[in-house]
Amino acid sequence: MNTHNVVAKKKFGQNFLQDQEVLRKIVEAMPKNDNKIVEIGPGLGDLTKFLVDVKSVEAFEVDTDLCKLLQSKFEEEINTKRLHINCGDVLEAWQSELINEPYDLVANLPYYIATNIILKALADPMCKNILVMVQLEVAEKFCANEGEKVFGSLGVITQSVGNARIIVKVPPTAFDPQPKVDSAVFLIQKQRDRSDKDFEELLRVAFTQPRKTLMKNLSAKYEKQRLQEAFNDLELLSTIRPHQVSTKDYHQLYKKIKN
Ligand SMILES: C[S@@+](CC[C@H](N)C(=O)[O-])C[C@H]1O[C@@H](n2cnc3c(N)ncnc32)[C@H](O)[C@@H]1O
Repeated sequence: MNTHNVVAKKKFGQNFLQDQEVLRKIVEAMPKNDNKIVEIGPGLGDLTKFLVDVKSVEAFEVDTDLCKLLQSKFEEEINTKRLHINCGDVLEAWQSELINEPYDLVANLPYYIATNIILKALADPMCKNILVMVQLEVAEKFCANEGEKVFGSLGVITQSVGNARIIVKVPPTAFDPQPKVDSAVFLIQKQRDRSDKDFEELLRVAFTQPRKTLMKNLSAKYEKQRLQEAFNDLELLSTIRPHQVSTKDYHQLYKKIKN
């Protein structure tokens, strides 16, 4: 039970962020621009309170009990149009664009759908920056660089549209109730739009068995002869592992073998 006397619902991934220092760091890390803020899962509104002070906010909250609480807590901000709350599942509301104007996603995400939400935001041309709290392990995958063990398809997809960095690591004690895992806030600054399902399919195949060679993984789907030529052109060794290949080389490889 937290300060609002609300019992957290596990099925909605509710871990409310109580640490004021972390909240302050999230707000400080927000990119300076005129974009609207989208907050997914405002919960009890602790982060929302900071966000509406800086910008207007479009919020999406699935829990109808919390929607009611937020509507009364933020009556003034709602009346003055600094805050709009959409009550329902954000994934159902999300077509290719979540809202029809440029926005930055700022949120302490529900962990059970965090990766899915970030991938949708990366592919959404209206989303310009992503500043979110997720499980530390997930943040590290999105922020990884070539050569690091955790560099995989999430790292390649992120680097294909911009750059990512961890802002702050957050222990379970910052939340109520406390999650079982460490968390981290990280920022993705998008520099270009790029979304290609066939490229993502190549990455899926490339990282099927991360410990095996890239050649072995890709051979399961692509023609060996063409792969060999592409590897030679790019001067990639046939013994190279998927995490050792740069994002640029993945795109080159894709160009050479897609037809
Ligand atoms: C980790 S809590 C964060 C709450 C609050 N922002 C904070 O920092 O304390 C995740 C929030 O996302 C909401 N949520 C879970 N699934 C959702 C969905 N599919 N669509 C919209 N909100 C969702 C939960 O109800 C909860 O309020």
